[in-house]
Amino acid sequence: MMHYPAMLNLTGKKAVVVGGGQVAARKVQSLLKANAEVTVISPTLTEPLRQFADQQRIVWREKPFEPRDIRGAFLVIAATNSRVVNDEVFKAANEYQLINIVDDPSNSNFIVPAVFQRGKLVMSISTSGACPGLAKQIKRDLEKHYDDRYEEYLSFLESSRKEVIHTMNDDKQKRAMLKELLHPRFLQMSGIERQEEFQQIMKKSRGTS
Ligand SMILES: C[C@@]1(CC(=O)O)c2cc3[nH]c(cc4nc(cc5[nH]c(cc(n2)[C@H]1CCC(=O)O)[C@@](C)(CC(=O)O)[C@@H]5CCC(=O)O)C(CC(=O)O)=C4CCC(=O)O)c(CCC(=O)O)c3CC(=O)O
Ligand SMILES: NC(=O)C1=CN([C@@H]2O[C@H](COP(=O)(O)OP(=O)(O)OC[C@H]3O[C@@H](n4cnc5c(N)ncnc54)[C@H](O)[C@@H]3O)[C@@H](O)[C@H]2O)C=CC1
Repeated sequence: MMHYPAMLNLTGKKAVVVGGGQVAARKVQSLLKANAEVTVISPTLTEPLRQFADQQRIVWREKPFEPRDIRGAFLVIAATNSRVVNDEVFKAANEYQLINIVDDPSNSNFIVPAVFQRGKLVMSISTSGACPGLAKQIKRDLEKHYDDRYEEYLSFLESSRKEVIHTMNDDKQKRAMLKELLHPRFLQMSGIERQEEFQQIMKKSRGTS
């Protein structure tokens, strides 16, 4: 069985994380990046979570878990250090909730991959739970290859792709131009050089139509 890879839009969605330790902090960080509305249920919080609570970026309910805590949540993560409590969270979830139990992949309906981002480029690596440490290691390797340049490069590709799609009529020419945009020379260039080269090839292509 392979999991179904997907990119969730969590903007404004209610996410509840049970537990306030290191693992919970990592999951909360990525939920906040995705604009989720995060509530943490835990008698204690580690430092990064405490800061999020102080800055009111999360709601902290300072108490042990009870089943009603996850009512109405779109996404639930059970991240306590107690198998018994994590299992209680699993049992309290309904079949429509997305649920991740950090120490029990077989009872989770989603698992979290290792992720890094370069602007709109998101790389996520999963071992389907077989060895999360390998996912992390591969992420580190890929981070070196897909370095900071990719943020601006992708932003250039996004805007020039739009220009091609909106200004060129001939389908064959459009496809050729979109293919040309992916030529590796564009990655190597500075922002100004990219623009000049792009305008030049657009002009040339229009001239041949
Ligand atoms: C199934 C899954 C469920 C889920 O959490 O979604 C899961 C489960 C478990 N992890 C365990 C251990 C470790 N997990 C990490 C690290 C990460 N774990 C992550 C995801 C996942 N972990 C999901 C599968 C992902 C996949 O393979 O695709 C990452 C990628 C993402 C994230 O957590 O954000 C993040 C790297 C983030 C990054 O840096 O990029 C490390 C290394 C470290 O911390 O440095 C260790 C110690 C080394 C080791 O044990 O291998 C244990 C045993 C716990 C125990 O000992 O009791 C279980 C339970 C079990 O295996 O049954
Ligand atoms: N999936 C993953 O990525 C990984 C999972 N793990 C698993 O995650 C578990 C948690 O790890 P850490 O965050 O390092 O533990 P931790 O000990 O730092 O934190 C545990 C947290 O759970 C809270 N907690 C305990 N009982 C609770 C209850 N009844 N209700 C609400 N909160 C409660 C504690 O107050 C504490 O904040 C580990 O026991 C391990 O099995 C460990 C490493 C990676």
